[in-house]
Amino acid sequence: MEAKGLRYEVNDRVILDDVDLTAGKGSSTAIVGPSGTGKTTLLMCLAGILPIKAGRVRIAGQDLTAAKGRDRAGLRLREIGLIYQFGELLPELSPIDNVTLPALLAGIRRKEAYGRARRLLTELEVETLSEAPTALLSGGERQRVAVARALVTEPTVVLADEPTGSLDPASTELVANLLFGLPETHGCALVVVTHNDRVAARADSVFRLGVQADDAAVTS
Ligand SMILES: Nc1ncnc2c1ncn2[C@@H]1O[C@H](COP(=O)(O)OP(=O)(O)OP(=O)(O)O)[C@@H](O)[C@H]1O
Repeated sequence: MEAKGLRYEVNDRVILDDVDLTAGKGSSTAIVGPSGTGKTTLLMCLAGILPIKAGRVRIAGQDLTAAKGRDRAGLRLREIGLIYQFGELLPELSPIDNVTLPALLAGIRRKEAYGRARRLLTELEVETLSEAPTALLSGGERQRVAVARALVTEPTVVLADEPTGSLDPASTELVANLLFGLPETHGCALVVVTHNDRVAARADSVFRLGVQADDAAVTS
């Protein structure tokens, strides 16, 4: 994934200005910085969810910025795995259905989609036979389901927003081990927003957002 010259504004306020970020296959990058400096915004711009004012995002050789509507949604679905701070799973569905859903939406056949979901959940040590709703799982278990869901389409890049933000130290360690193992085990790039110094220290590179005198976010 390559982002160049990203600019994002909201209500005439510049949140991101001229941001460049490259995440290569098999690499991990941590995005850090004080609260409110635009880390989540940057992740959402990289995912093509928020509309940038200037710049380009390319992923797997394709121009995400130029793609519109369904093409952009399809590109995102196939190439990007998103993990949110609170998992953002569908609480009434079972873990296996939560994980299978994006694969079905991406056009993967039912048998293959369920097979992939079952393999991933087994790998992440989440019970796959239970039809119990995901809402009944612990925070750490839900986060592992969210990791499996992000991987089911075999994405080029995994974008994770504070994936350990709501976890205790033991679960943080477990989820961090999983995430930072992904570039090697699944051959993707990993980009993680985090406030946790120990988590950031595990990344191959750290991308820092900070506040300048003029209140615009910058990188260092
Ligand atoms: N839709 C919006 N309308 C107005 N302001 C917004 C909007 N989205 C983001 N912002 C502002 O942009 C700034 C960056 O927000 P963002 O959530 O990206 O920061 P962050 O670095 O991820 O913060 P945190 O570490 O607290 O999660 C904040 O000041 C926020 O209030």
